[in-house]
Amino acid sequence: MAGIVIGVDSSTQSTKALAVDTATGEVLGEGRAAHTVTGSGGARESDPRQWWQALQDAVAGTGCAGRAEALAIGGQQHGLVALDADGVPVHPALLWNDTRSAGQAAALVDELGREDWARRTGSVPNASFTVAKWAWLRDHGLTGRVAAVRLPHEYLTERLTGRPAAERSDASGTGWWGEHGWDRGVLDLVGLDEALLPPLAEPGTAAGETTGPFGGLRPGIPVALGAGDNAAAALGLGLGGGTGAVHGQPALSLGTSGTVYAVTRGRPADPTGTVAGFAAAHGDWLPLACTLNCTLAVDRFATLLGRDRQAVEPGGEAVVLPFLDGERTPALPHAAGLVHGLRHDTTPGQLLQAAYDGAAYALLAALDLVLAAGSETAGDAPLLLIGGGARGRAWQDTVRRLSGRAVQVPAAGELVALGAAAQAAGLLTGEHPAEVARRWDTAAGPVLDPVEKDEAAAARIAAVLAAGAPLLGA
Ligand SMILES: Nc1ncnc2c1ncn2[C@@H]1O[C@H](COP(=O)(O)OP(=O)(O)O)[C@@H](O)[C@H]1O
Ligand SMILES: O=C(CO)[C@@H](O)[C@H](O)COP(=O)(O)O
Repeated sequence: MAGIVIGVDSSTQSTKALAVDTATGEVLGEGRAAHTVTGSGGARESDPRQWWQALQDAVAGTGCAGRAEALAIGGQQHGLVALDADGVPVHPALLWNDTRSAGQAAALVDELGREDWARRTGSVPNASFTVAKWAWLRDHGLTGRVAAVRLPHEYLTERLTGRPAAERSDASGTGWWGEHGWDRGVLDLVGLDEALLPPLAEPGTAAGETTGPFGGLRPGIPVALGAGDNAAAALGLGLGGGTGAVHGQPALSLGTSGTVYAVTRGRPADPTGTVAGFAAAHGDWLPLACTLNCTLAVDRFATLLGRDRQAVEPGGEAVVLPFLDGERTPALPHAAGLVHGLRHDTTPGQLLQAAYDGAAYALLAALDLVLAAGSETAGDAPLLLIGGGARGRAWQDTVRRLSGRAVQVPAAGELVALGAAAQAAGLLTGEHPAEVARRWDTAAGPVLDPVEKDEAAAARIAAVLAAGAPLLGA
């Protein structure tokens, strides 16, 4: 079973590619290329052609492209790639954290009602969902020349294979996918012709084969369907079905977005909208809550305070709600950051700690809702901590203190790319990708013991959130 597969994470800030030994899971090479995100106020856009170049650069950077036998891509969710008849973007992609579509999301929720959205699509759409972004493009007269609508990883996979293909994990973040396929009622509601969407493919099948020597890949190697980045990370952690299946163990990802999720057999349908009812990539479900302000917001506070990001100090009563980009959880798309409770003796290190607390609080508050939505918990299994922020001691300590849970930090750094690699390997071996990741032991890493939960800090944040509602645009 020897051979090499490549897994790609095309995320908000960069593309990362790993070349992985199919038999052992050893990472043989790594490539990376940065993305540019433009926009101020609520706007967040990227040119999809830049992702395509970054994909080729990152794949070439692994040093193993010519020996790869299969490849798959995990991509940032929700983004709207609108292409003309020649496959050229008619507009930069509207990203998951672009909040200009908040008004369209609210109008769509009013039209069908929260219960109906949750029942049909598993989720109540917010500004992140593709359906709200399409409505925003429509309302701004920008849909006229659109001949194809793609999600970020669909766009990239299609450029590799020349064939359009959609899959359930990322489709479930559009707002126009239901358990049994595209929801024609929702498509009619927003005036989107189903012919503009790629056909849905069955999990475990190939999207196609490479049609050129992209980034040094051999033409003709199979390309797996790919997945939304959170679903890919779940595969990369070995969460989900197959032999030795793992269901209900929570994971928390600290990156541009903060996410908390579990793979469950129960289909989530939360009418409050806090938990998105995503599909996992190969069957199962992925109840998930997501924040817009995570590592970038905390890093911004560190910069404002002139401190290293790890230079936190305990104590004090300051509360920071770091909603620099507006916020999705809680649903405050028009909010700005809020600092409360400053005293003469508040130190910069305490203020920085308060920013970490404010960013982690909403995710941890949503954790129980996530598990309840999927009707599954894996006993007292540790909380898996991943994403760039998981490398930071201050993040690890904050999550332990505000959750009161044991936390496991996988030694493997790039779980999305590893999950994509496991999917590519599964295409070759016939295994479930989560089973491949378990065989590779990708989640292995130190388990940090639980510490007493800091109920006082959580109560302070909850009180400021409630009292600050008018300032936060609630
Ligand atoms: N040691 C660290 N401590 C805290 N944050 C870190 C550390 N290393 C990286 N990061 C943060 O991780 C983020 C990138 O995480 P990543 O999961 O790669 O993001 P994304 O996939 O959303 O592009 C950066 O915003 C950076 O601030
Ligand atoms: O919107 C969501 C999930 O619903 C985000 O998690 C995006 O998928 C972006 O991911 P990163 O770039 O932060 O990894």
